[in-house]
Amino acid sequence: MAYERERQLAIEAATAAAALCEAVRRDMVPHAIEKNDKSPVTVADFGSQAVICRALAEAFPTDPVVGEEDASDLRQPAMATPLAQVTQQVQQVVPATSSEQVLDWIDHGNGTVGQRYWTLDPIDGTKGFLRGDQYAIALALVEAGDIKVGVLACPALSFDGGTPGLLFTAVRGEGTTLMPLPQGPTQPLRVSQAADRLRFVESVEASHGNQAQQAAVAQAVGITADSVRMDSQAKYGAVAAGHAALYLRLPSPKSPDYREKIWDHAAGVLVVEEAGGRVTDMFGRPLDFSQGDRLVNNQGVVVSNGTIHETVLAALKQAVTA
Ligand SMILES: Nc1ncnc2c1ncn2[C@@H]1O[C@H](COP(=O)(O)OS(=O)(=O)O)[C@@H](OP(=O)(O)O)[C@H]1O
Ligand SMILES: [Mg+2]
Ligand SMILES: [Mg+2]
Ligand SMILES: [Mg+2]
Repeated sequence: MAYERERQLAIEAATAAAALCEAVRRDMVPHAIEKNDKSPVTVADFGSQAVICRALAEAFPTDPVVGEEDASDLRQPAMATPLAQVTQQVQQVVPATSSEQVLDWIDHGNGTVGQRYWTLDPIDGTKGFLRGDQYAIALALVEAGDIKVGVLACPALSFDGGTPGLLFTAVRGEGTTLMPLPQGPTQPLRVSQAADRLRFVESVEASHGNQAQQAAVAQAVGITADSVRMDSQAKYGAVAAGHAALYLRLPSPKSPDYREKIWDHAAGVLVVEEAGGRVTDMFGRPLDFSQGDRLVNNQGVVVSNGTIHETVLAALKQAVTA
């Protein structure tokens, strides 16, 4: 199988990070640390990035990692308490680790986009994580702008009342699989074409999309049910598993020039594509992962079961020009 070492390593690292995140949520009631852009980060985001970057640095030392977080704030003297908490959490995975080592592992995620790189969102949906809702650990390998491996760990996700904790894995050309976390039987995953599964998913945070426009487009393609609102790339998982036919993320009127970050999408895109679905921007263009840490050549994201994609894009064109 192609990319077997990369796939295995990504699964192991994301599974360890998922356990760390769940331990933080269970044991210490995480609170938000505010970043410069006013968005939240927690002890678990830092711990997850440290654990995954350590694994990548050991197994693939020459591969750059483009991660969401960096350790510059944590290095400030005022952050001694959260740093000690992060170190304590990482020690559950890697015993006897020092705080210095943890900081260096986090900063291993300061790599830049090149011919081959990994991109990591240690907790996607931090607001969902803090609320007790959905979040995902998202890791992807990209070569020449093409996503080759994508792993999404969703510790709080379940379908049809199952036990929470699902891991999605995709390798380009080899399909998508679903596995319970932390381990269990693996099953192949396909998107659904069934008409009764015609649901759509969108973000919980209204400011991450355009909910009025999203509702209008969904209605135009015959989706009558209310949207399912879900944090993080778990939304890609819902489409890949056939629990939704569509995920819409249209530019928010509050931030029309926002360009999506690569780590918010790379793993999810491959998980959906390899399950038989389709992902483009709102104009039907493929997402371009070759330009840097943002999708500068794209606006909005449309994720579907494939069958309804062209109809959605046509409805979207109408909605935008109306
Ligand atoms: N204005 C705007 N538009 C679109 N996206 C934005 C915007 N601002 C932030 N972000 C990114 O949204 C990431 C979380 O997206 P979600 O779809 O999970 O949103 S939500 O959790 O339902 O609120 C979130 O990822 P995390 O920071 O990893 O949680 C952000 O990178
Ligand atoms: Mg964030
Ligand atoms: Mg994110
Ligand atoms: Mg994040």
